[in-house]
This record gives sequence, structure tokens and C-alpha cells, in this order.
Amino acid sequence: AQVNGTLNNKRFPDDFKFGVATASYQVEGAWNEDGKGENVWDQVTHRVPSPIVNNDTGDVACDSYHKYKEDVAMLKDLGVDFYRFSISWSRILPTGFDNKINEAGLQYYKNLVKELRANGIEPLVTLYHWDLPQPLQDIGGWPNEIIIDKYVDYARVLFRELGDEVKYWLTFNEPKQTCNAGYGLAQKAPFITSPGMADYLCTHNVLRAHAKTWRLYDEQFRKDQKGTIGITLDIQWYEPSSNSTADIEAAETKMQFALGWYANPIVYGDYPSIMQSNIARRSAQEGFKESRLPQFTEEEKKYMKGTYDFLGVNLYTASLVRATDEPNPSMGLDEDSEVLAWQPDDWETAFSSWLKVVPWGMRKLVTWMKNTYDNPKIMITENGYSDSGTLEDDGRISYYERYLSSLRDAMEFDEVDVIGYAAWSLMDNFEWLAGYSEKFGLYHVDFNSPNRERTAKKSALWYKNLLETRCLVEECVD
Ligand SMILES: O=S(=O)(O)CCCN1CCN(CCO[C@@H]2O[C@H](CO)[C@@H](O)[C@H](O)[C@H]2O)CC1
Repeated sequence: AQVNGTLNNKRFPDDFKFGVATASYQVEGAWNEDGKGENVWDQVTHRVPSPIVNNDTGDVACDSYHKYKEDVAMLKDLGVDFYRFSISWSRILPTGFDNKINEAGLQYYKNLVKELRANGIEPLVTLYHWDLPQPLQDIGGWPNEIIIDKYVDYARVLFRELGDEVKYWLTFNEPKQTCNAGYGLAQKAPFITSPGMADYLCTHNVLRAHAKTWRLYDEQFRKDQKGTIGITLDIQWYEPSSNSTADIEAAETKMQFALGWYANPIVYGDYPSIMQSNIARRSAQEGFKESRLPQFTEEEKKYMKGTYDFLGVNLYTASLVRATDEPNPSMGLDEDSEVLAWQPDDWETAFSSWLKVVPWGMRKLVTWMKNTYDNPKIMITENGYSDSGTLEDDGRISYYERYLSSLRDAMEFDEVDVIGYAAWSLMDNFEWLAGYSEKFGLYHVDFNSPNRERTAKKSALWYKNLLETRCLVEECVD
């Protein structure tokens, strides 16, 4: 356990998988090469004025589309068990619809998977990491339920074309970002402002698309391909700001609105009851004839329940939560929860303003998930630290040591079934609204050079050593 700052000294189990993660729009570049169609991130980063720092775009990014062999060499050198990357829907289906498959785009991913396997590295594929084909957004995007079957068609192409070599799948990366940030608060593409309305419609369709895809794999591909398929949810740990009953309940409510929104339907078949009751009451007060939170039919609930082999979770930070007796009457996910969350200014912070360094939140989160979702297999599919780009990144090493120690504590003392961990990220890449101004990589990338040279930071050598010893301290105990 972490006693006065010491690290957990237990070795990670032999079957525990270590990896690193990236995402298509953030690293690939080649935004319009070899038949790739436009996606919502191409569209928003090309807007004038641009919402992105320094007008940065993913047009070239790390140029992984051309430099994937170099990337695999880095992965090999790190000694990872797996590489988590995402597939660009519009590189496979340029219009988003499956009536036209872009063979060159498909070939890129076949080549990447082949290169990984040739180096003994397991591919873990995220089907969707936010880059929706623009033609699908033009007909409404995720709030339009026609999207459900278009996503399933896309998934079917990937299972069919890549499923012989890819055995680990994630349907979505962070659907809350797609829906709440993308369609509620205009913080992510397509930057639509419809809080407490389009975010709920988006989620209702994402969840049904996820369930249909999990069932498709389970019924039509798993027997032959013998793979495993989950989803990645983003969450921060929400800690009660006092031990009052009201604040403890407020923190639980916040977890239900921020993680239960997706995990409850997938594990138990329906939205959390606190979401259903709060939003129904507030919708009635606002004069709506029905709740702003869509309802699943009874058969949808049965169909949805249990659609996961494991739960992926991205954890970076934490916040404090307190109750309030003056709830904000506006519509929105945060307002509908009727609790207040914040990050104290004096908490240790990374370079990204939202990223407070709160290692104990890792153990709290995965133990809460064990207790709340009946002890599921959990994979940490992202965890990482931002700085302004130094090669001597001691801050990143310290972050990883403390978060991994907290994770190992949860495995040792709370017996949480954690099956793996991926560091975000293999290399510096396009950090969404922050462009290239915030660096998350174990490797530095020179975005001023057309060759996008990669250079190992101090943290890369630290991670390589961890993967060799599988232990956070000098003297490890089995
Ligand atoms: O800035 S603001 O305060 O107005 C809004 C904060 C937005 N947070 C940022 C982190 N994100 C979860 C992590 O998101 C993940 O983390 C990585 C690092 O961000 C990304 O590069 C990955 O693509 C993403 O999967 C949740 C939303």
C-alpha cells in the first residue's frame, strides 16, 4: 500500500497486459489520401476561424499513415504486450455507408495489424474514437437513430476483414465525449450546443449501436474468431467533499450520471434510476410532456443487458463533489445531476488545466466499479499525463508510478479484476482543442519537421524497464 508515499512492491501478475494507446485522428494524418472521406474532425479543424489552438489540424499529425512501421518498432522497443489504436471510419467507408469500401484504407490497417503480429504485439482495436464520417453528420449524426445500423454495418466490415487477426475490440472510446461534449456542450466535434437534449438522444443511439454490435460479434463472429469485445468509458473519480451523508450521496449521484449513464444499461439493461427520476421530474417542471431522457423498451433492456466481455475505462483525474439545495434549473447533464463538482486550485496539476494529479482516485474508481457492476473484468485503456514537451519528463514518470501503484493496491487489497493497462500515449499527438500544445507521449514528436521524428523521452525508458521487471520498485515481491 502507499504508506507515506512509498509505492506498491508487488509484481504485476504474469497474465496482466501492458500496452500503449493512440487514436486515428490524433496520429494518422493523410486526412484525404488514398480515398479517405472527410470526417467531423477534418471539417471542424478546417473551419475559419478554427476552434483549435494555433489553428492546428490532424491533416498530417504524426504521419502514422506512412510511418506505422516506425511506430511498431517503437512499440517493440518498449516491449508492450498490446497496442491500442483506433480505426478511421471514413478511411474504410468514405461516405460512412457500407456500399463503398475503400480497399486502400482497409489495406493500411491490414498492414498495421500484420506488422504488429510480426513483432509479437497484440492489436487492440477501437472501432470509433470520435471521427464520424461527415456525410453521416450531415444527416444528423448520433442523435439520428438511422446512425445505429450504419455503425453496425461499419463494424461488420471490420469484423469480417480484420477479425482473423484482431482478437480484442472496443466498440467506442468515451461515448460521453461524443455525446455530452460533441452534441451538448460544443467542446468536441461536431460542436453542437444542445445540453440535456441531443446528448441524451446521442447516448440512446450509441448504446443501442453498441449492444447491436456486441450481439453481432457474439452471434456471428466469436465462434470462428474467438475474440473478446468491450467498450471504453471515460470517468474521473468523484470524491465526497465531506463525510456528510448528503455529500456522500451527491458523489454517488455524480458517478451514476458520469459513468452509470453508459455502464448501467450495458451491465444491467437500463439507465440509473437517479438519472431517470431527476430528469423526469425536471422535464415535467420545464413543461415537457415526456422526460428528456429517452426510455428503453422492455425488449431493448433485455437486449442491452450484459453486452460486454470486459469494461475499458479511461481515468486521468478526480474532482470533489458536494450536495446543493439550490439546484441549477438549466437543462444539461451536470445540472440534471443536481450536485456540484470541482477541482481544488491547490491540487497538483499537469499541463492540461483539467488534469489534476490524484493517484488515489485510481484505486477508488476501480473498486467502486467492482462493487457497482458485479466484479467485471476491467482494463485501464488510457491513463496519462501532459506537459509542454520536455524529454526529461520526470513529472510523467512520477504520475505513472503513483497511478500504477494505486491500481496495484486495488488488485492486491480489494481484489479488483484488472486485466491490463494502456498508457496514453505512445507519442505526442493531436490533443483535440489543444492541438499540439499539450504533450502526452512517451515519445516526443517533432511537428516542425516533415519527417515527424520520434524521440524516446525519459518516461519511455522508464516504461520499458517497468515492462521488463513488471514491478514499480527495486525489490519486488511476488
Ligand atoms: O478542457 S476542459 O476543462 O474545458 C474540458 C476537459 C475535457 N476532458 C478532457 C479529458 N477527457 C477524458 C480523456 O480523454 C482521453 O484523453 C486523452 C487526453 O485528453 C485524449 O487525447 C484521448 O483521445 C481521450 O480518449 C474528458 C474531457
